[in-house]
Amino acid sequence: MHCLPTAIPEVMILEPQVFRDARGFFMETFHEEKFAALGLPTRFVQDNHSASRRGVLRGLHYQIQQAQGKLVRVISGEVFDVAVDLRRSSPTFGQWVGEVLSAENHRMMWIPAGFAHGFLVLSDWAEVLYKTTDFYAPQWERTLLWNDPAVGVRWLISPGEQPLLSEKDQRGLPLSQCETYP
Ligand SMILES: Cc1cn([C@H]2C[C@H](O)[C@@H](COP(=O)(O)OP(=O)(O)O[C@H]3O[C@@H](C)C(=O)[C@@H](O)[C@H]3O)O2)c(=O)[nH]c1=O
Repeated sequence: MHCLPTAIPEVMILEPQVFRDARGFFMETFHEEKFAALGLPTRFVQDNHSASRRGVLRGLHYQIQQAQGKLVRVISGEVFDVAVDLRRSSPTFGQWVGEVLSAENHRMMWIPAGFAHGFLVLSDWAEVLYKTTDFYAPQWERTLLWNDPAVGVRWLISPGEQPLLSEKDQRGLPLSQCETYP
């Protein structure tokens, strides 16, 4: 498992070693001892799987209590995966990182608790799997507005193109009105 830093030190890109042969490939996507050696959490309590069509944007989501660390990967298609730092005491508060995760590049993004998370689907269809360090708690769930200019995520979207959002995500709040972490 290679660990690549991002512009926000606590957010990491993980590249599993992929063993290819005539049958296809094999890779480890979670290994307790290797994760511990990399300083990553080893206790995950929920596995999630979502599928979305091209242009769908989910996010930017976070839970203000029961904050979830997320280990995200793509098993079909391609997404632009984004994390926004919502920790007020952090030198990178309000900053974002984005990375293309795809079934081809096998990359995973580790997003610690304290971040909002979302993704835009770049392929006709994409299936995203992610492990979380705490349970889904809808009463604590919040949505940071995907296109808040104060955050300025450069989504890989053509000018004039509108992503497909849930009603909840259309009602996301700008950072200035969001509850954030200490
Ligand atoms: C996230 C989640 C949703 N649900 C249900 C609630 C709802 O009826 C349905 C769809 O929920 P949502 O519209 O919130 O799904 P979605 O927009 O895919 O939400 C997810 O977005 C990505 C970006 C994340 O980071 C996740 O943590 C999660 O917030 O699934 C669960 O039962 N458990 C869960 O853990």
